[in-house]
Amino acid sequence: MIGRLNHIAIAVPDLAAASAKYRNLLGAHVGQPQPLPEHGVTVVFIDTGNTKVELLEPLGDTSPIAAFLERNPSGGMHHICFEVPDIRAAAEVLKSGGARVLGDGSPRTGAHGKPVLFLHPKDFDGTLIELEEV
Ligand SMILES: C[C@@H](C(=O)O)C(=O)SCCNC(=O)CCNC(=O)[C@H](O)C(C)(C)COP(=O)(O)OP(=O)(O)OC[C@H]1O[C@@H](n2cnc3c(N)ncnc32)[C@H](O)[C@@H]1OP(=O)(O)O
Ligand SMILES: [Co+2]
Repeated sequence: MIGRLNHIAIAVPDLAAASAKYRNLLGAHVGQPQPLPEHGVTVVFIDTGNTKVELLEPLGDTSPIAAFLERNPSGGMHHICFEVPDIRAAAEVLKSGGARVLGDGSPRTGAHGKPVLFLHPKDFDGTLIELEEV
């Protein structure tokens, strides 16, 4: 079911500062900031060739990562995203296996314009998993 690792996401308190570190210290190719109000975050992607790093900071008052950053004020690993060929079929398999699909359970459009879903971190050993249909 899950395929390639599409991205590893790091929640950061200051996206511009984090982007500058990756660009200037790590010599990474950092993409342009993408405000995603429907997700409550602004993101940038760093393409490493074998996968991507998504840096994200809260956007708006109801960001789903606000509590995470309160718990981890200097930031931290936030989620990992796996690719799946059929996200609705994947969601059915996961739900029948007892995993919680977050939100209303329907896929939403993610940063790459593809359908995405999130699985509760408590069901996957303390790791928030995102699925992206590719
Ligand atoms: C743009 C898109 C894309 O790539 O295309 C994105 O990635 S958007 C990326 C931003 N969107 C999302 O993350 C959407 C999915 N996330 C959510 O719905 C939320 O963040 C939750 C996963 C429900 C957590 O929300 P919140 O922290 O407010 O809930 P909570 O305080 O009740 O936390 C419940 C328990 O989960 C833990 N917890 C929370 N976030 C966690 C994380 N990222 N990794 C591991 N554990 C986590 C808390 O420590 C707590 O554990 P204890 O009970 O032990 O204290
Ligand atoms: Co993501």
